[in-house]
Amino acid sequence: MGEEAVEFSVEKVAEDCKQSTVDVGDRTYVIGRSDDDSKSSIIIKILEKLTQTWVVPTVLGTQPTLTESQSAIPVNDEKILIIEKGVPLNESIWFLEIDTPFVKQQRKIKGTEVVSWSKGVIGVGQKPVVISGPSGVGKGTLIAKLMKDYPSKFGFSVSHTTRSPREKEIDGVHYHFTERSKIEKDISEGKFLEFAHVHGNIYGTSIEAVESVTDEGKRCILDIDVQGARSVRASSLEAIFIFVCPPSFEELEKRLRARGTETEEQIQKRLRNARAELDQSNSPGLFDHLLVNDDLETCYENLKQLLSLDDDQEDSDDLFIKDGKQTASFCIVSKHDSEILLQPEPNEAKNGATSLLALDLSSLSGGAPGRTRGLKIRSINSF
Ligand SMILES: Nc1ncnc2c1ncn2[C@@H]1O[C@H](COP(=O)(O)OP(=O)(O)OP(=O)(O)O)[C@@H](O)[C@H]1O
Ligand SMILES: Nc1nc2c(ncn2[C@@H]2O[C@H](COP(=O)(O)O)[C@@H](O)[C@H]2O)c(=O)[nH]1
Repeated sequence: MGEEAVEFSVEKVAEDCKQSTVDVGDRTYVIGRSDDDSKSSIIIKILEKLTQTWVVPTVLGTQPTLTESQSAIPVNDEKILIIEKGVPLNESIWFLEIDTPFVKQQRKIKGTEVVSWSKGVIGVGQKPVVISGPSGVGKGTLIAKLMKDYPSKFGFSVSHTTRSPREKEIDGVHYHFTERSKIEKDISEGKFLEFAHVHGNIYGTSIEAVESVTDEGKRCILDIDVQGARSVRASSLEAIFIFVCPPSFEELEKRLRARGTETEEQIQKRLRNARAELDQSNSPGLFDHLLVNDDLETCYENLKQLLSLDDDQEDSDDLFIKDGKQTASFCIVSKHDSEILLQPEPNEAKNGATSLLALDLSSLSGGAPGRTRGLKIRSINSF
């Protein structure tokens, strides 16, 4: 995988796939469907125009579901917009990240050319909530209450871990229990938003874990340690960060022992780590809110109050969702400043879909790598 000079001509590429070619600076990106293997996939090739050499990049992220063809246009030096033909609009918008901060970082790590797929999502969704705190402080208990009381409002980011399941823990619900070699491979392929070595095991949040919750229209809750919170802070994901403190160290130890899920050795390790985590809770710019979990009901009420205080984005999507739910298939016509003009596919026009749409890219927001949120759509008069 990765960067390599490939001997083929533009003519050969054209034979191999139904492709779009997009010029960005000194490069031409060829994006198309390869039909030459049984598991046909989207191929990306880059022509360095100055040297006339081809590069096959490492492609990160989940690629679009294959359709017959696509239309593509550069958004800026960082991204190419791709609209897949033959699928409803809200399923069809994709970005190929060619020089975003994430791609630059991955290029450095891998030492090869890298591009990354990112699905376009209409609207912004509510900011995810990161909850950290020492083991045994009651994070899981608070989150379980929230999920039980507001099942349609909140969704839990199911982490991956290499630790063994506890009694009553269900794979895919509490964690994705996984092998070390598998998670290490997935991390190296850029599938994780963050990961950390915690109490002797690897824990990590996959991009998909967060984005699948947000895609359902729910607010995502992450239960992760302080190292993970730091990584998320440094990522493009805009979130709220809450640290849960125990009323005292003695009470923390009591709760951890009473839970009865760890050996004495593991409890000692968790308590040592707890001291370090408590020390870091005041790191400047890390946590937005500290909550003391003394009386559970009081702490839960405070948590609820905190979350509703940050509801400024609630319902802000509704303005744009209606047009995004168009079932017709569209293709790109042109670009004017930050707006891309889309028109229905010819056969859709025959079916009565005559409205042009303007896709506004001016307020694309964070989102983890894997999703580009903040797209706005408006109808333009019939032509
Ligand atoms: N306010 C509270 N008062 C007394 N006990 C509590 C309180 N909150 C939680 N507990 C109890 O403390 C124990 C630890 O809680 P919990 O498992 O939710 O902690 P946690 O922070 O999620 O731990 P970990 O990080 O190890 O997953 C549980 O037995 C829980 O019932
Ligand atoms: N950095 C991350 N930390 C995580 C993640 N999932 C859970 N955790 C933290 O690990 C400890 C221990 O959890 P336990 O279930 O073994 O008791 C706790 O502090 C969690 O917050 C993750 O994806 N990333």
